[in-house]
Amino acid sequence: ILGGYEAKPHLRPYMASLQLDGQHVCGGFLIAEQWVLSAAHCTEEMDGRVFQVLLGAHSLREPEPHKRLYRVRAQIPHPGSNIHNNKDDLLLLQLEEKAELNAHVRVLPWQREDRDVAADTVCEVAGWGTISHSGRRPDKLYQVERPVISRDVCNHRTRHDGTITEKMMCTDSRKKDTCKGDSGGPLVCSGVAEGVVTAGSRVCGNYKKPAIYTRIAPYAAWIDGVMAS
Ligand SMILES: NCc1cccc(NC(=O)c2cccc3[nH]c(C(N)=O)cc23)c1
Repeated sequence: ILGGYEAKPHLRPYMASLQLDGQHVCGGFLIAEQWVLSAAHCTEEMDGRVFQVLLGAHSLREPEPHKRLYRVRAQIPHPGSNIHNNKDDLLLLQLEEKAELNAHVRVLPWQREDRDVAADTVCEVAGWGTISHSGRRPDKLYQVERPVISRDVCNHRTRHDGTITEKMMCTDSRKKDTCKGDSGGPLVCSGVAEGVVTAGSRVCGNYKKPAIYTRIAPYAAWIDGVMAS
């Protein structure tokens, strides 16, 4: 998260850190007791390893009472996701067991109505992604508020030039933005997850490359289907 600030501990008890060999790789969030939603691109550098999912954390390193690392039983990328574009950039992770829910570990409601969030709506995004252009990685969860920008503005020739589909949304990226390691985290508008952070053009903090999110509502049937299987 660039241009943000340290989150209040455990006010986002749905946040997950997807880890490989004890290292934070991507964000994610709890959508059901045994299911975490993240981004398919996060699986690109796994070389056959599987994620572990850290829940209940504020600090990645320090011992905390409700912090717990869960093994992953299954990792299911959306069938339409691929490494060449941002389409269908969603990943469902089934935990080995149901997460123990408490004040620090909670499910986040997600949007099922397929309607665009109005431009200028201020939403919030959190993550353990890099907090400086030099790539400094935080130990604590950071967050930032960002206004939604319309698809037309985001698709302008000088921005993402027509690549933003109706299953994506954008927020302004001037100074305050998502960055490396924030992928997979939720864009939360009025307490509901509307989008999932995708790396897009990988650029951070440049107003000419707004942040891109996969909208969740268009994928409700897929998510329900996988969780029911
Ligand atoms: N503001 C939009 C946004 C949202 C989330 C992530 C990112 N930026 C990256 O993820 C990124 C950035 C730089 C080098 C990188 N190398 C790799 C990689 N997987 O090798 C990713 C990156 C950007």
